[in-house]
Amino acid sequence: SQSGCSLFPHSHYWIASKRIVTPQGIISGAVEIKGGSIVSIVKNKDWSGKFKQVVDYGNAVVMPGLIDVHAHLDDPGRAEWEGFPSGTKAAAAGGITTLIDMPLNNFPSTVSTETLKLKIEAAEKSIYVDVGFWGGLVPENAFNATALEALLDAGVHGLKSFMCPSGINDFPMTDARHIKAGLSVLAKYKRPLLVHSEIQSVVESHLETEDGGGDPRSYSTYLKTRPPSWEEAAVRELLTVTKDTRSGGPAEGAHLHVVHLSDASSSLDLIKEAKRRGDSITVETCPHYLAFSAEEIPDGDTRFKCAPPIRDAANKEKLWNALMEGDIDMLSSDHSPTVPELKLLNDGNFLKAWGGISSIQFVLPVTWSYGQKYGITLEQLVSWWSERPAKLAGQHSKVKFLKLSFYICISINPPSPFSGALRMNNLEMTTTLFREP
Ligand SMILES: NC(=O)N[C@H]1NC(=O)NC1=O
Ligand SMILES: [Zn+2]
Ligand SMILES: [Zn+2]
Repeated sequence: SQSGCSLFPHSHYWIASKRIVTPQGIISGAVEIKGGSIVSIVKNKDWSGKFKQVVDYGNAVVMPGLIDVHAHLDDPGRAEWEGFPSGTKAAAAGGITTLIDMPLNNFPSTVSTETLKLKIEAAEKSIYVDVGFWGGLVPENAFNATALEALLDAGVHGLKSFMCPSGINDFPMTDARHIKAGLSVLAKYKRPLLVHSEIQSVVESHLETEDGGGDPRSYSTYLKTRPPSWEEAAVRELLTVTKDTRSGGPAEGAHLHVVHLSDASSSLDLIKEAKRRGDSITVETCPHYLAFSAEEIPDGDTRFKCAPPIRDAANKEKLWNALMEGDIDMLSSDHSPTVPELKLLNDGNFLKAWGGISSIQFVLPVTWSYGQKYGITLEQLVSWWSERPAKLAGQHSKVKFLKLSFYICISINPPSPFSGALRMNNLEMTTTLFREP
């Protein structure tokens, strides 16, 4: 609902930089803004000196804003965990300009047109970036095509489901039958199903008891309760239905997106094979899996607890390689905060603490800083964090370059006077948002 640019009183102006990330590579030039919209990108030689109303960022990077397709803002119902005002301010501070909100952790969960309405009402009070919503696919609505269509007609970008207990009572898990039914409805709308892909195996489930088979303050105890085989089992099951999404298949048009992959071995191999066979499937991972490793997590530090868990350093290396190779399509935050008391920071009990990492403000500096070792480029950042997420969420107008509704500037030199700063490796980052109505 907010419009206009906060920086400049003019309706027609240029944002100049020596490094503007475009689909044609990095150029020196200026982005022309007119009436709140980006209308052209001009190269240096074509514009210098000609125009008066210029914000010159010098060597600072001008690039598309990040689109986070996986964040849990817990409003309404659990706004004390994270509300729209704080969550979207943190997103803006971190360079995220569009956030697609997950259907659970708020109460009631977003699984119907009625509950979506409550979500929208909560968001309307105060948001600082563009916000969209995923709807929940749960056993209660999975076989009710009319209800799912109503939810999709009401504007959710797609659906989300869990293949294991979600930790939220009114968001029960789905199995392959529910997912197959969901995909057949999504096919009509050409929208995706996002799946939390872990299946609790019976053999190992005894480990997730009170003592977890070891010291509950030790991260390795928790790690053993959710082995990679859980992810592998879920992906295997999913692939029995994603074949429907192939060209000519009964769910052609639908798409399946595996959220927050942690296992870079068998689970990823299965996804790669499915892609080769023509299934419509993509996969994301998150900065916490790329930055941390199990060996480094201190005893009792439940801030690191998430599901699937952060695995060992060798796995982390494989995740980076898969991202660089294009086998992992994109990144998301899986920002899933709660109140400090439920993180049990004093007890440090990994088995009982809330699983979820609070990270939305830091995903860009984390990706950039930890990616230095692998030589990541600004173009890759844009692909993982803006272009591919935009496609997944059906934000086609944000993919087309001239219509990108936000740009952010990362200042490499002394922080610009315009906004707050985050520290990245060797860089001082400031983000400034330019927004189109
Ligand atoms: N309910 C919820 O947010 N769960 C998330 N937390 C986490 O660590 N993994 C998830 O899927
Ligand atoms: Zn999840
Ligand atoms: Zn999540």
